[in-house]
Amino acid sequence: MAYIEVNDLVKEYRLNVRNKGVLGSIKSLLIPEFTTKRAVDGISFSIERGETVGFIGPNGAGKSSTVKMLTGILVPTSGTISIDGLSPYKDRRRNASRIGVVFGQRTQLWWDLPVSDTYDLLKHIYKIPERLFKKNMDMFSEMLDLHEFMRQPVRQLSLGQKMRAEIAAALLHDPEMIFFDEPTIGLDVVAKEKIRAFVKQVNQEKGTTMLFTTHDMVDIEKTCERMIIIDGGRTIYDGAVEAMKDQYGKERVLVVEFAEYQPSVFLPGVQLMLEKENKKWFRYSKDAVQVSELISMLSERYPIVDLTVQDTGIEEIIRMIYQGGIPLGESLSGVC
Ligand SMILES: Nc1ncnc2c1ncn2[C@@H]1O[C@H](COP(=O)(O)OP(=O)(O)OP(=O)(O)O)[C@@H](O)[C@H]1O
Repeated sequence: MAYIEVNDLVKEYRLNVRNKGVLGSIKSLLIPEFTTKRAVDGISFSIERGETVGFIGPNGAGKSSTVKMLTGILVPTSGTISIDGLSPYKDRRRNASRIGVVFGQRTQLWWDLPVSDTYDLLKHIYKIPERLFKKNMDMFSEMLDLHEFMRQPVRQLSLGQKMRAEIAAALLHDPEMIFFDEPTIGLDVVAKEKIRAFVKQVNQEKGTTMLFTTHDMVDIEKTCERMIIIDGGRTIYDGAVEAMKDQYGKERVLVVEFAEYQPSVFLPGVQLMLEKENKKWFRYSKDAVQVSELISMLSERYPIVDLTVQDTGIEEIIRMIYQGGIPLGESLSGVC
């Protein structure tokens, strides 16, 4: 049995429908109407111990709802979750002692206390043995430069310092599993790199299982071996990050803005991915097609306003998937 097993997970929210205007509001109060929003629509996956998995999807895809169910904050409408044999919401206390959570937009640090006092409190809450506490404090202080701000109250820390303090706090009790929710949001490039390197080292040294929800694809590329992409509450890809890059890394995107709308443009060896008004996105393999030939063919046949060639880095690939430009089901082996 895998460390995490998620089967046919569903989360529905009951929404109160509010009518417009004063009369409408009174009516809503007297005769409440409800509608159901299915945020998670039958997701299944399993994660082995020590895996690093990116859990991504466009806004509103159902990521937070899924993570909240995995951490025991929300109860599923149906389906099952097992984390090392425990149900996160039924065995909430026992599960909480084995997991760590880092929210980029919220804090678990005591706002008015010095950072070191938060760690002392967590030591007591999690009953962390002195030796483990010292070992982890030494390791985290060295790698995250915690000594720079250990005695400062949390409210005085910069965003980058706070996130470093936050990650150390979440890992202090040596959790088996850690959930990162946008861990690098708002940070500069150097701070992001520091956190990614730290996370990777912790995974290698301690074998901590990690799940990331983030909109930063570099986070995924640098820290995760695997990614699960969800959209509309359903899984649309579950496979290796490298497989995704291998498949599309050789591909380029030619973006052409025509002077006027062109209903059909045929270019040999090139596939139309997207079109919006006068703009078209074409995909081609750089091994099979010479871009110089494409450009001369296009400029001979059509009046062109602008033209760019884009590499398909992971960021670009994911953007195209979200926009429906890459039909995953047809081309990727890891797809569900
Ligand atoms: N408490 C709630 N009550 C009603 N609807 C909700 C609730 N929480 C989330 N939703 C809805 O469920 C859907 C999925 O939301 P969720 O927050 O899980 O998505 P997400 O992938 O985390 O999005 P984002 O990337 O924007 O954070 C959205 O349509 C959202 O409006």
